[in-house]
Amino acid sequence: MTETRAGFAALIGEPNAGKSTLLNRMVGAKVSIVTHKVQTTRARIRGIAMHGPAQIVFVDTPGIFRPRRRLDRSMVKAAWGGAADADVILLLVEAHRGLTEGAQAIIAQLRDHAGQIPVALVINKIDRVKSETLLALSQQLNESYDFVATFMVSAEKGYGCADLMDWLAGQVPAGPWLYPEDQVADLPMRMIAAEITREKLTLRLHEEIPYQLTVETEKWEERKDGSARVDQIVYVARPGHKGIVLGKGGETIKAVGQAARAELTEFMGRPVHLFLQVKVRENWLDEAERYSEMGLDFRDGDA
Ligand SMILES: Nc1nc2c(ncn2[C@@H]2O[C@H](COP(=O)(O)OP(=O)(O)OP(=O)(O)O)[C@@H](O)[C@H]2O)c(=O)[nH]1
Repeated sequence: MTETRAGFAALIGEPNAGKSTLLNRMVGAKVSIVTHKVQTTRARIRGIAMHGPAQIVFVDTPGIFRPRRRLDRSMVKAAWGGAADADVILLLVEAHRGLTEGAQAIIAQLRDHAGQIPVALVINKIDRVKSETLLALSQQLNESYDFVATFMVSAEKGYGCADLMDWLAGQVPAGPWLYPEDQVADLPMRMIAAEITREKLTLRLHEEIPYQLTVETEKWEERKDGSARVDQIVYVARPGHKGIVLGKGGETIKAVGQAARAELTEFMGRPVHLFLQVKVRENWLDEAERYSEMGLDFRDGDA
């Protein structure tokens, strides 16, 4: 019998680098939301990929940036917390943006946090650049940090992802699997459901508002007929935002609810009845409870 292997891989990169897309591609199930807006990933969502005898547990960390608010500081701390527990770290850089200031800042922080953990460079979105640009970028990045390996991928198109998986499977240590094979994500369903609704709100609302709201699943009720009733609250930070989220005659929230319900039903493979309520909670950005709902530690945000 082949020996099993298992371990953690942390994805680190600037917001929008494509971490969620890469995670979804490798895990093969939609566990982390993808939108065009930056900083959509708040919780430390894990996806699990099976690759031959190896099980790779991905930690999809929030984008790392310069923190200002308490929430931002919590996110940065959570990102590095995920990396420090990992067997391997993948640094994602966007091919068309190159060695940005943000990427340089992450590399500088890697020197302090990675310790003995091997870090591989993953240049993503190679579908957007020419090969000459790519080689020059790879060289430049490898001069700035001692990466154990370099991969050039397109998470969206799937290029290079199989090679990366082969490599990861060899990197995780020999040992028993950490999760049952058929389990794709250890993120509680309540949180996935909240993320799905937040994604739909993000797609419908513009500019600042998506960053100033949060969604929580209040109640999850299994029904005898196999369906589930899910009650969620959308917390907004300002009274003025409530009307915007509701829309004229409630049409925005209704459309959001319909889209979220359809996706949740597809994800679960059974009917879901979704009920949304919008509440103003001016201080939600500073409340500890809201943080644990997102899988973050409130204290990490202390300056
Ligand atoms: N052209 C191209 N676009 C990509 C690729 N991978 C991801 N994208 C796009 O880049 C955007 C950001 O991708 P995400 O996966 O949400 O990025 P992320 O790093 O998880 O972002 P945060 O959650 O904000 O940290 C989305 O619009 C993706 O469709 C790729 O290989 N090629």
